[in-house]
Amino acid sequence: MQTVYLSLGSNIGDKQYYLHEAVQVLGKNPQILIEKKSKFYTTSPVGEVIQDDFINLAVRLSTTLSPQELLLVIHDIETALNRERTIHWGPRTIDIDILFYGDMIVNEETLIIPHKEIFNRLFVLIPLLDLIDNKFAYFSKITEAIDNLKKTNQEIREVAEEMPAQQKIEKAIYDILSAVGENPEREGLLETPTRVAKMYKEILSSQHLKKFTEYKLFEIEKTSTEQMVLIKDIPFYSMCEHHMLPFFGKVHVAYIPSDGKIIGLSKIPRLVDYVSHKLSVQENITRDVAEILNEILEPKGVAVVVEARHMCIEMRGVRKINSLTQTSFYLGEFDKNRDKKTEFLESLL
Ligand SMILES: Nc1nc2c(c(=O)[nH]1)N=C([C@H](O)[C@H](O)COP(=O)(O)OP(=O)(O)OP(=O)(O)O)CN2
Repeated sequence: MQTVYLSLGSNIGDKQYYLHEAVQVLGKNPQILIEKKSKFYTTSPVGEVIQDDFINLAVRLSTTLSPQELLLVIHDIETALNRERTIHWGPRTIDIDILFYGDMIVNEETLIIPHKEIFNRLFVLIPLLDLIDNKFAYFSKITEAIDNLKKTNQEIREVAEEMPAQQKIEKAIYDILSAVGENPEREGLLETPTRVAKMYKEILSSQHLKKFTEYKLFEIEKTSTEQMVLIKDIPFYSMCEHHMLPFFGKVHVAYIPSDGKIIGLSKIPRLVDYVSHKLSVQENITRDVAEILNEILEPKGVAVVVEARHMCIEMRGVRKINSLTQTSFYLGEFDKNRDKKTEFLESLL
C-alpha cells in the first residue's frame, strides 16, 4: 500500500456536491482506502482565467493502485461528474490532482509527481497541511511556501463542510416520516431514509448532469431521399416536479437523416433516460428529447411522441385511473411537411 495525497477542486454548480461525490466514489474503489479529508476551503482562482471561486480540499488515501492506474480512476470520476476540458485552468465541476504518491518521482507526459504546481498554490498547501505533520518529507518546504504565498493575492478561507446530499435526503425523509405521524425508529422504517436516498440518486441520476454525452454518430451512404428512422415504444420513468410522483410510459422517436449522418440506435433510449431521470414534466421531456437529438445529429426533421400515466392524477386529486396523457414535438420536415407527420403518426398505430 502507498500513501497518496490528492488535491480536489470545483467551481461550477453545486461545488460541494461534486467534491463529496468524488471522495465517495474514490472510497468505493476496492483498491483505495480514504484515510483523511482536509477541511473545505473557498479559494480565489489561481491563473489568468476569470472564473468563480473554487471550493478546495485535500485527501490522504492509501492504495495498491499504481500512479498510472490511480490516474485512470481519477479521470473516470472526473468524466462521470461532467468535467469538461475546454479551457486550460478554466472552470470545472471537478478537478482531482495527484500531489504525492509515496516518495515516488514520476516524470511522464501525462503524469508528473510530485505535482509541478504544489508549492505555487495556497489552495493546495493549506488543505494539505490538515493532513500532514512535521515528519512529512516536504513539511518545511510546504510551510515556507505558505509563508511566501500569503504575501500574494491568493485568497483562501475555511468554509463549513455541507452535509453530503445522501445525508441531507436521509435526514429529510426521517423528518417527513415523523411529520406524517410515523415512528422512524420502528423496525420497518429504520432503513427507509437510506433506501429512499439511494433511490433518488438512481431515479434522478441526471439531476446534476449538464449535457447529454453518451452518443455516437455514424456516416452511411448519402441517398437523395433519406427515409424516416423510427424507434418506438421506448419505456421511460420520470418524477413529476409538482408532486414528486412517478409518471411513466412510452416514447416514440423518429428522425430523417441528413447527409448520411445517423446515430447509434441504443443512444436514443439513452437520451430518453438522460432527459427523464430528473424532476420534470411530460411536455419538457418530449421537447428536450427532440431538441437534444436535433442539436447533436442535425437531421432534416425530428418527431417525438410521449404517452404516459401520471400517478399524480391516479393516486390523488381527480383520481383518474389508467388515464393516458399524450404529448408531441416536431422539428424540421415533421413540423413543415404534413405527409411526413402523417407517415410518422401512422407508423405508431
Ligand atoms: N483556487 C483555485 N484555483 C485554481 C484551481 C483550483 O482548484 N482552485 N485549479 C486550477 C487548475 O485548473 C487545476 O488545478 C488543474 O491544473 P493542473 O493539474 O496544473 O493542469 P491540468 O492539465 O489538469 O489543467 P487543465 O485545466 O485540465 O488543462 C487552476 N486554478
